[in-house]
Amino acid sequence: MLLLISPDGVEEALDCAKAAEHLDIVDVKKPDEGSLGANFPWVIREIRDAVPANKPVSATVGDVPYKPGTVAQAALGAVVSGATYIKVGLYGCTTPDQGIEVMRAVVRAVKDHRPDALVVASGYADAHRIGCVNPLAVPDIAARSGADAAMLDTAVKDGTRLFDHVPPDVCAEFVRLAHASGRLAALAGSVTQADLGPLTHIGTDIVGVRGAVCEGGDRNAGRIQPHLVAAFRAEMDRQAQVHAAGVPAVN
Ligand SMILES: O=C[C@H](O)COP(=O)(O)O
Repeated sequence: MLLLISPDGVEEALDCAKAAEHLDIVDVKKPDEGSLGANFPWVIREIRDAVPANKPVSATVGDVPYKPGTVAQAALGAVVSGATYIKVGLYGCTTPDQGIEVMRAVVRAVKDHRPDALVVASGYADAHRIGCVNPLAVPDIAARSGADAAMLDTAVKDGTRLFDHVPPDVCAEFVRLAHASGRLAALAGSVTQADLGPLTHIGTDIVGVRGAVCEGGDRNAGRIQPHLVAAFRAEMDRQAQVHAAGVPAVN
């Protein structure tokens, strides 16, 4: 399982760089613009320059509306700025067909510029609170649009977690559906170390984290702490060993 960490700007990205050996992907977002809020192109560029070259930079394109043209241009901006994982939050898409239309436009815009960039279609575990597409529709949206990964995050950061909205057995189905069409499965949403057992057990490819590696577990007031990134990774490694040894997951 890969560890994706989301700093909110250049300063925190430098803290991520100090913990670079413990993480796999640095994810640029602007949390004050939403769960998958998009940051500025120059911030993506600065963060790309600040983190080691062997660590991919991801960028969120936003909690996007159902506007394929607008979103495709934003996605191109992210990849031109140096991101090689392009994450799109399908906030304004109320049907799978709308999600597919948006993601097809994004895939074309991104891959025309950089064929090796990975496109991530993200839904929301708490979709019922915002009226967007059902979480279990996202793997099919990713598959039918040619995106590389299906993801879930939470839209409302109020302390509720991924598993509060989509329990582990449903997340397992999400992962199974993504894998069935050859996509990666990424899961996030106030994930804590306690969630790593089930996430490992169900075969999650990427876990996305912010709050759990911030001071005091506070994704807004706290700052990312390199020692918390190291501790999170240590627990991931421990769970990977437990899983490899065939011990059932305990939540
Ligand atoms: O993509 C990952 C998100 O930034 C997760 O943030 P969070 O762990 O604070 O919910």
